[in-house]
Amino acid sequence: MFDTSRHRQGARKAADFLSIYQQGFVRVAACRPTCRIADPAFNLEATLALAREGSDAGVALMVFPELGLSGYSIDDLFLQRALLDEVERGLLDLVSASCDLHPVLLVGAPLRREGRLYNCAVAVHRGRILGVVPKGHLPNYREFYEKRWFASGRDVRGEISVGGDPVPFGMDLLFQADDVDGLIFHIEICEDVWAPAPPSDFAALAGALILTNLSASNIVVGKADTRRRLCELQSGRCWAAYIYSAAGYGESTTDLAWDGQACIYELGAQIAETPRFSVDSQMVVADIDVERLQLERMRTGTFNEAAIANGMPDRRFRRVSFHLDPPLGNLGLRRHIDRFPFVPDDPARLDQDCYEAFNIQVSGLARRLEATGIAKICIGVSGGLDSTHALIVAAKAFDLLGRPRTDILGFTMPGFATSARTKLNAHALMSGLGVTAEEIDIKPLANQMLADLQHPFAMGQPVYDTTFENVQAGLRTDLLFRAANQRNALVLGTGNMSELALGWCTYGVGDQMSHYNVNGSLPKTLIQHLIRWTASNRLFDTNVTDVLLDVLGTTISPELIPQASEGESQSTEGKIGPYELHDFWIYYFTRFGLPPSKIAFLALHAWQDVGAGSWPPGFPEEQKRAYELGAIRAWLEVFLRRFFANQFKRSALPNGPKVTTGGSLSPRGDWRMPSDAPGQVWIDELRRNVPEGLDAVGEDLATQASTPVATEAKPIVR
Ligand SMILES: Nc1ncnc2c1ncn2[C@@H]1O[C@H](COP(=O)(O)OP(=O)(O)OC[C@H]2O[C@@H]([n+]3cccc(C(=O)O)c3)[C@H](O)[C@@H]2O)[C@@H](O)[C@H]1O
Ligand SMILES: Nc1ncnc2c1ncn2[C@@H]1O[C@H](COP(=O)(O)OP(=O)(O)OP(=O)(O)O)[C@@H](O)[C@H]1O
Ligand SMILES: NC(=O)CC[C@H](N)C(=O)O
Repeated sequence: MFDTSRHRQGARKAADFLSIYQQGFVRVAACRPTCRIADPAFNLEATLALAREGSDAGVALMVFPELGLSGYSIDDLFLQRALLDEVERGLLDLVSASCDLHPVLLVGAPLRREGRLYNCAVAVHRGRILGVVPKGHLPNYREFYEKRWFASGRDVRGEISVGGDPVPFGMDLLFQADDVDGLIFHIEICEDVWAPAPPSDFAALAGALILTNLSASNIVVGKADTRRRLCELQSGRCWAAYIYSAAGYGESTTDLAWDGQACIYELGAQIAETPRFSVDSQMVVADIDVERLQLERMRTGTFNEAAIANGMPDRRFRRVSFHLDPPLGNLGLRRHIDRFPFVPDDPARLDQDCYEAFNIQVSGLARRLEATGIAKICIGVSGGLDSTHALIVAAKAFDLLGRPRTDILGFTMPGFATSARTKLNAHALMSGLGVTAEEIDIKPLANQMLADLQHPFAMGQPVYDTTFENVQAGLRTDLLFRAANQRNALVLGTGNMSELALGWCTYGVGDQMSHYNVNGSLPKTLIQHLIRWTASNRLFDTNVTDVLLDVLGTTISPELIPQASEGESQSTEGKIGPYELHDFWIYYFTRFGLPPSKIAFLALHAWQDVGAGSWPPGFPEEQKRAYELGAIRAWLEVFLRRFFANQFKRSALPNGPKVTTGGSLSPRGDWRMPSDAPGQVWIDELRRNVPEGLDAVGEDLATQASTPVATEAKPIVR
């Protein structure tokens, strides 16, 4: 029988899971309506048209330009009562119209108070003015004359009467929703952010997570980039989001021109920007991850230190509370999520990342060799990705130090499951690079050890258990360490960060250990791309490049268990899951501390549709895959189980350079965690909050998919 109450529960769980407001996001909009100077009625209509659109899209906070109701460039007309009365009427009409709208609207208007005129931002929500914030820094240089008309709001705090009702007035206001965690915003006006120590600095230290700026900024050549840099730095330095909207078409061109730039930043990265120089109204909508901002502030003690150094600014701010009552259910995700957090889609950025990653590895190893005075290295060369990459890093490190590559001692050590293809590639690579190549067959030693252990394999039984695997991995490591003693060499490690996260390596006497590991902070997906990058940038000659390309095409495999048929290899990903998902988890779990359900939500938006969004440049067509929620949930649980169970392997890591900000699992480089912690809290959170599938919602998620508004919001790297 169909169990309706269970079905209802399932539907509710799915709806909650898909809701951005349940997942710690706040949807915001930077709006630039077309305007007419000194025409409040027209400007009101243009503002309302966007406000309705934003409300329909589930937006919580909409930022409009400075002096948007009057127009910014009206000069001495600011001092005309007819105009000021009409602006106030328009504002009151906007307040009435806002009763039917979801979002808080931040609009610009000139307002009178005690014989002075202020350049104000008015926060309007659901038929109420929440507060009015005056501009502090009035530009009065070159093309700006604001002090001719306006008083500075710097030292004023109190109330202002709008339409006869008193509302909070001052630059000391913070606005906070009582029903959406993290929706705390601050308002500043244009020049405020161009000054040293902008008001938003202190608002952020007082707790504001979303900083807004209502602007009117005439365009001159080069200025758009300056504005971007200001927003980028302000959002990065304040651990905040920054929403900026500057007036555009319709402002007076008597002496100036206007491009209308509106953009949204988070943690030092742009997530959305409107087209500029448009004659039509423009608006961009994006989802701010306020939860990530809160976690980042917690993680970085500097934020709190700065608050103390500035006398705990929260004591100086007044908080205005409001009830948002956000729209729930599936609103999609208005934010670009890279499928590969360590391999960005943006070609220029990816190229820069690869250049840096490769050179960090090379210089790390070069310095260790120079510092120790040890002439040689020993490395196990399997013909797989990791040892290939470590070997080319070593070749470049020896080149950098002017040492002969023949001092790199490469050992290929076939075992019970080594394939002809990888062995051939191992030899081709070593000879192409001009390193010293040796081959040691480990099978006799392994047979002896298995016999001594009375392992069934030694009795002729096809038992391929962990002992069988680790005997081979261990003997290879043993041989490398003893060869290093014998030949004055360092053992170069090859194990990557993804394997360390999953515990997919043999502890101690095994590939987990080395004298120095250049790959330990590199996720598998980045190693794959780095090899692609070295091949396409021709860092080595054609022979080597051809081998690199062939290695890229080989199945990822430990080659420890013999396969039923010739030419097949034991697939790592078939057993432990796709590295492309595991690297996704590593990034959001270890770098940001997001809960599993939110990581699954992000993964769904990144991975559900092969055709959506972009892929890293050069990513092979045939390897493009999609994952549905069931697979995401299952592989995330595998990750959590393995991650917790294998911390002991990370606690005892050899030295090696930290390469990426989201990526070091060394207890010295970044990640500290007890080796005996249980992972049940995380597994329970995943099971409780992530539905097994999406049938229960009966909605087509694809129609609500993430809207790529810009490239991934890579945070400022700390
Ligand atoms: N918390 C803890 N603190 C201290 N010790 C702990 C421990 N948990 C388990 N142990 C001990 O650790 C041992 C298990 O660890 P370990 O010996 O490493 O063995 P284990 O993790 O069980 O197996 C290694 C796995 O890695 C795979 N591998 C190996 C080599 C290369 C590759 C590759 O593709 O790259 C893959 C291999 O296929 C195998 O599945 C047990 O003896 C257990 O008693
Ligand atoms: N046949 C082999 N000869 C020499 N060394 C080996 C051999 N097999 C494994 N090793 C060593 O053990 C390490 C771990 O093996 P593993 O299979 O994880 O790595 P890989 O073969 O380099 O890459 P991938 O896992 O991507 O196939 C290798 O990087 C290499 O140093
Ligand atoms: N409205 C303003 O405060 C403008 C001044 C600012 N420097 C700009 O051009 O963007």
